Amino acid sequence: MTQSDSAARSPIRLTLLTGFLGAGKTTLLNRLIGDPALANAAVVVNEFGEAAIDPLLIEAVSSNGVISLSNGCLCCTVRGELVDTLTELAEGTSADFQRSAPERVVVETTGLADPGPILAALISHPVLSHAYALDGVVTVVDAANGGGTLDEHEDSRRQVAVADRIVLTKCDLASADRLESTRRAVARLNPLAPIVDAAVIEGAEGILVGCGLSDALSRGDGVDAWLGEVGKARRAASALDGRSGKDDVSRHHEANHTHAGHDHGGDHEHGDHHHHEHRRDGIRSFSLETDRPVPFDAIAGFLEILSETAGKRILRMKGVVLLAEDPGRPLVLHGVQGFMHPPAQLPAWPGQTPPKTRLVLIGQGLDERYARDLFSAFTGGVATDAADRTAIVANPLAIPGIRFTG
Ligand SMILES: Nc1nc2c(ncn2[C@@H]2O[C@H](COP(=O)(O)OP(=O)(O)OP(=O)(O)O)[C@@H](O)[C@H]2O)c(=O)[nH]1
Repeated sequence: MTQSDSAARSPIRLTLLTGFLGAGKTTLLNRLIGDPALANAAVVVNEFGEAAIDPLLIEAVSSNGVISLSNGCLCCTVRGELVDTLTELAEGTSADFQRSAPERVVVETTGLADPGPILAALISHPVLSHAYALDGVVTVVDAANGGGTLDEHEDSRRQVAVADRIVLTKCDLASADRLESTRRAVARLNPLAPIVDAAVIEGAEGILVGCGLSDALSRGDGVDAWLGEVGKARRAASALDGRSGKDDVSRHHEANHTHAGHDHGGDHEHGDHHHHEHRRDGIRSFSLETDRPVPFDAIAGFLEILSETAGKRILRMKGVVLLAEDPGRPLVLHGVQGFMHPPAQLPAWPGQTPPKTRLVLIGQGLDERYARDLFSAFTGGVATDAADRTAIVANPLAIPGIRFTG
């Protein structure tokens, strides 16, 4: 199919699913992905960090095409991988989506993505703006943490401000007061978007489908404020270096971020371990891996101590664990801002060979060396029975300030 063929067809509806780290984006997508309204949808997932966990979780429940953009942050790769991926999908040439072009695409952003530049790129790109029609921006807000997250993280405020729909998750974990204050904070930022409790959502219609971004675009304040800001940055960057257009949207963004990870060229500095830092916030991510099957007690001990000593600095922790006791069924871990969700197990390892333990930590002011040493101490052959606990405490590499109790 040629570019003009794809432009002649009706545009592919695109939904941007955003929300802060751990708010519940993947959970919502997993619940809705089987809806007939999403039958011919492709899902594009971008994660902040090296180990792409979300595609595994979505693939486990869906036969839709799931495309993982793992080489960087969506807000930074907006003119690169995302544009290429969406172009291939529109032209029916995507190796990841075999059923010609999809009718719709859901893009799940990282929890740290500012949707403004993504929307700007989709709206202004010469091919994408014809091939795609933006259906909606759906922003997931964690009701248990929402107000605090919105106070502390500008990107989360931007995500709410540009939303066509706000989905409040974890209402079951929030007190009535907390729920009410989150609703008020959300409504202050975006008085127009309907706020829906995730627990009452029954289907994709009206949530991931038919949100009417065109309405949002025409309403003025929300989206236009962000696009105006992007436009200002573009003009300022153009004035500085004589470049213009979308490149400068991305350059502006890169000025606010540093990255180090896989060496895939481009503007970023890269090394063996993936480090991805949003300099503005001191937020960085890294992953911890081991091929060795890990006893449940060891991973539990690691998480217990990590959350005791650094819980407040962990914005997000998630991963899959190759359990020594049950190596065929990965243990899925989620932690958000010091809060660990009860672990769950998948029935099998979807598409990952050979299976191994991979944890992604996203933290603010989190000491990576400390976390790596702690992880090695628990998973690198040091067991967690009483005698070995003494060995860990006595180990000069181990962890200043750690005291075992009991
Ligand atoms: N109790 C409760 N837990 C929820 C709800 N929604 C999501 N969770 C849990 O919150 C954790 C994080 O959910 P995810 O769907 O992975 O969040 P996410 O926004 O995709 O996370 P990132 O991709 O890291 O940004 C998981 O343990 C979910 O089971 C909810 O409504 N209630």
